[in-house]
Amino acid sequence: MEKVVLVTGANSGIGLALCERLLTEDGQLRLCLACRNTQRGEAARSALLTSHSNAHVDLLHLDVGSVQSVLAAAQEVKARYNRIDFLYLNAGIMPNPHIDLKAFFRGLFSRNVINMFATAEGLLTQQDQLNSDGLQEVFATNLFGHFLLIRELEPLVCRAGHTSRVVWTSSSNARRSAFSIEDLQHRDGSEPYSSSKYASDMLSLALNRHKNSQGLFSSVICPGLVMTNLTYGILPSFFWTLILPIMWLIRIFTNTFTLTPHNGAEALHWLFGQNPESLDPRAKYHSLTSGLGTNYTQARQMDIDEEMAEVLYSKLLELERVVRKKE
Ligand SMILES: NC(=O)C1=CN([C@@H]2O[C@H](COP(=O)(O)OP(=O)(O)OC[C@H]3O[C@@H](n4cnc5c(N)ncnc54)[C@H](OP(=O)(O)O)[C@@H]3O)[C@@H](O)[C@H]2O)C=CC1
Ligand SMILES: CC(C)CCC[C@@H](C)[C@H]1CC[C@H]2C3=C(CC[C@]12C)[C@@]1(C)CCC(=O)[C@@H](C)[C@@H]1CC3
Repeated sequence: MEKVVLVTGANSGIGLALCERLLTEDGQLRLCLACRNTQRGEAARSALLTSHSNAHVDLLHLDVGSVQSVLAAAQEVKARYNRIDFLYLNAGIMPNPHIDLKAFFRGLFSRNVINMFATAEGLLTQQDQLNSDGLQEVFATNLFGHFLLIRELEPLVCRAGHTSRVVWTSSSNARRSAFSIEDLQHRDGSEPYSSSKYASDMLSLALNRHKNSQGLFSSVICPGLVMTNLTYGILPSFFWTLILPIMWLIRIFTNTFTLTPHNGAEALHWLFGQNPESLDPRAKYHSLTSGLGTNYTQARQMDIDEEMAEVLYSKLLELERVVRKKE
């Protein structure tokens, strides 16, 4: 039976590389590229069909940062497919990033240097804003839109006798200290990206608790540091090109510098071949690349408070009720 796979943010970076790898692995797939920009989505679809001419690749218009778009896209998905086997929740943003250079140079000469390069802890802040639904944009895009999508697609992913999978592209930048259960949307802080990624880690755990019995299994991954539009938004591209040799050198000391989207998609691709019952719901699966360029996936335990994950889940359900009422 052909598998149905939906990928959000599929038109570039890690999402597009994942699609390429999945089609190479399984030519029978029905792949749905969920993109907010139809032109960029069409370009990605054409590129995939150039290398996999017999593949089934569909396009879906989806802006995960907009409640109305998520509801409309979910209706469309329900009309097109009768089940979803894999839901890759990969779309993500980090708007207006700012690097604390002082912290960077301090970190460079500290014992924490490897961790700094792997997680960017203490280095990055962002400026967030409200979107047209009155939600914080980073929270709405990286977390809530995806949550709403899962809720809408429950008839396709929670089916008796059938297993479906949700995979979140999280980050090693996800940090407990950046998240507050009193301020889910991170209105008052300056690390909305870290907060939203930590929330996705918790939500994955809560989804497993609530939905495993209905056949839905959730996992989180970190792709490592990958050169994509997201990272090109942090520093100008000429700077990245300039320091690229240094980055390849750093790879000798840290396996988290995966650098290419193909390498970054390693854990996403690896999960595709795994039996969900064999996975650890408390683990984050990291894409890693050795100094010699070998890719592999490693499970690392997440720092998660199960009680807080439950509170987050119920708060998201409550917010869902509020936005549905508005719609
Ligand atoms: N690059 C890295 O080092 C790391 C990335 N990640 C995560 O990986 C994921 C993919 O990012 P990456 O490939 O790096 O960056 P890209 O910017 O290349 O990809 C992000 C994708 O998400 C899409 N997207 C953004 N906002 C929305 C929206 N509102 N609705 C629908 N799609 C949207 C983008 O579409 P569009 O082209 O229209 O903008 C794009 O296709 C993100 O979740 C990111 O947080 C995690 C750790 C490290
Ligand atoms: C390598 C150079 C000489 C200097 C580069 C310094 C920083 C720009 C990078 C060091 C660690 C990087 C990093 C990220 C962004 C760029 C750095 C801060 C991320 C936050 C990108 C998005 C993610 O989700 C994380 C996993 C990355 C962690 C490391």
